[in-house]
Amino acid sequence: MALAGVRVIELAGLAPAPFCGMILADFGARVIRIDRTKMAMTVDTQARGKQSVALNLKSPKGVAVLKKLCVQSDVVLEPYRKGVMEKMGLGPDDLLKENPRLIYARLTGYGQSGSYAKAAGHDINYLAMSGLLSMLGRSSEKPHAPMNLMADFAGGGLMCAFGIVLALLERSRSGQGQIIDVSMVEGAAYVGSFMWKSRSIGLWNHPRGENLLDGGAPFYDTYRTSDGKYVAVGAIEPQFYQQLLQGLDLDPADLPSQMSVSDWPKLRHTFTHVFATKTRAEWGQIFDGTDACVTPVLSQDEVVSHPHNRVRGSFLKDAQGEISPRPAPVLSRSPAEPSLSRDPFIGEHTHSVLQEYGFEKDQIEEFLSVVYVKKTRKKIF
Ligand SMILES: C[C@H](CCC[C@H](C)C(=O)SCCNC(=O)CCNC(=O)[C@H](O)C(C)(C)COP(=O)(O)OP(=O)(O)OC[C@H]1O[C@@H](n2cnc3c(N)ncnc32)[C@H](O)[C@@H]1OP(=O)(O)O)[C@H]1CC[C@H]2[C@@H]3[C@H](O)C[C@@H]4C[C@H](O)CC[C@]4(C)[C@H]3C[C@H](O)[C@]12C
Repeated sequence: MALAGVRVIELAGLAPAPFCGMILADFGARVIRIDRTKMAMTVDTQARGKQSVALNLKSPKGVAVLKKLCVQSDVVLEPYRKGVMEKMGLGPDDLLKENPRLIYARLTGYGQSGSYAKAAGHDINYLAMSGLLSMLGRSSEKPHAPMNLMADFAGGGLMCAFGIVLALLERSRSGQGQIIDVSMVEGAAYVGSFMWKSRSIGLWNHPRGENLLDGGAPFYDTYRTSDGKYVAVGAIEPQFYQQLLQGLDLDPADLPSQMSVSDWPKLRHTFTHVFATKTRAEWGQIFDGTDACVTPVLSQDEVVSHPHNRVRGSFLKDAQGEISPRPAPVLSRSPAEPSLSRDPFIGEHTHSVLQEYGFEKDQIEEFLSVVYVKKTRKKIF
């Protein structure tokens, strides 16, 4: 796999860093997650392929062990507030001094500088600061965050994984490691560059929810079908829009022009009425195989069995029977091979990892006082 041989120390975080660690593990890196010794249960639901070492970083010995693991690794991935690692003597200056090849990834909400750098926050806060949240939501409604997708994952974990791969590639030429400062505000905004770069063509001139791609256009929206399900319509180009009208059995001569913005509410009313006359499956029989850009809105449970996704194997089932997306993208010669085994228990690999990293038996025994908790995840809510 592309990242085979890369050794990563992931300090246990909430969601973005665990996602980054999972991506690296899926593509072959050896990811060792450093857990707290007092955690009964991990919140890392993205732990496939990782190992877990439990260390008390409030103890100097625990810090010393972590330092030795870090300086013998390629990547350190830390998800803490600015300054926490420095407080433990594990900041970039400390670790890069001992291992100049180390790639030190710092995944935070606001980055390592700026007045918010030490402030707590979560995805919605970072998305708000990125400028994108102000553009998300239905017309005349308040801004609405798309779950914690944009900052935690797109602009956070995935952006951090991208930065780590860039730094690994650069190190293959320079032999030098470096620090990666991942700000989820900036990562989310960067993912949304199109929203800034396309202002000049007027794509976002109207208020939230009234533009072509944010729910304003009736030919770029979702519609409820007679069985209470939904279809998604993305017929932007005129040639695809014509096929949409054909499938809906609507005569263009009876309708306003596609790009008549003032008529979009009327057009949406017509589409809403027509889509409500058939089931989602019936619309699928009409539109599948056409370029009308109409697709079923599939639930998390339906995606795995949809013929298109099934043929590609787009979703996998692990040894516990849990369905989740397969890694993306698919590399032709060195594809990801995600682990299908159960997630690690907290501290499960403390002994084997410390032994492998050259710790003496008595040192290891000391850290084995932590009996790892054989607990998988339980429902929180
Ligand atoms: C996980 C589910 C999804 C959450 C997603 C959410 C929407 C997000 O946006 S996550 C992104 C959060 N932001 C960042 O990651 C940016 C960078 N990080 C930070 O800014 C901060 O870490 C922080 C704000 C996130 C947290 O600050 P905090 O003060 O807690 O910590 P830090 O300042 O970073 O310092 C870390 C301290 O910890 C010490 N440490 C670290 N490792 C060790 C160790 N091995 N041993 C000892 N000590 C260690 C370190 O030294 C630092 O100490 P100091 O402070 O002294 O320096 C979650 C969605 C719902 C959640 C559940 C729900 O809330 C109910 C339960 C609540 C309960 O309290 C916890 C369990 C829950 C089930 C909870 C579980 C999950 O959180 C959820 C499922």
